[in-house]
Amino acid sequence: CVARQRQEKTSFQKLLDHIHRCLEKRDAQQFFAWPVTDNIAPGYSAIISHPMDFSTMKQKIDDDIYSSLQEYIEDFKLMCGNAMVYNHPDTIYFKAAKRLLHAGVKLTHPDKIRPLRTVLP
Ligand SMILES: COc1ccc(C(=O)NC2CCC2)cc1-c1cc(C(C)=O)n2cccnc12
Repeated sequence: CVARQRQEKTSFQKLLDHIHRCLEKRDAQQFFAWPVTDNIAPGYSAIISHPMDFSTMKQKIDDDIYSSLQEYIEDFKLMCGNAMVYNHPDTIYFKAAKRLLHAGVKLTHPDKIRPLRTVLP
């Protein structure tokens, strides 16, 4: 097989990496770090048709799958939304997802992103 060349990251990928690191920091308990499995969340795969988590999003950044910031934000909102569908509102996961979603929307507001586009190499 052809060894995968490690590509130099584009400035857009570096921007996404920066945003991703900021969002991951808001998930201190790492509830969103890895895919949710059926054994920790009974029936999860039957209820959530499009699972998403930070590790999958990171892989998509590294594989240069995202062609816009909007696409990345869509996956972030999907991840938070899934947690607010599967988990009851009075659970720690629903509450963590709601907090994370609000933090993410604020952090990815154009007024916050615009300055980054100039300073990130
Ligand atoms: C990668 O997912 C997880 C990883 C670790 C933990 C975890 O440490 N849970 C302990 C806190 C009380 C048990 C929970 C989760 C977890 C995330 C979720 C989400 C995001 O729905 N979840 C739902 C039901 C049960 N567990 C979880």
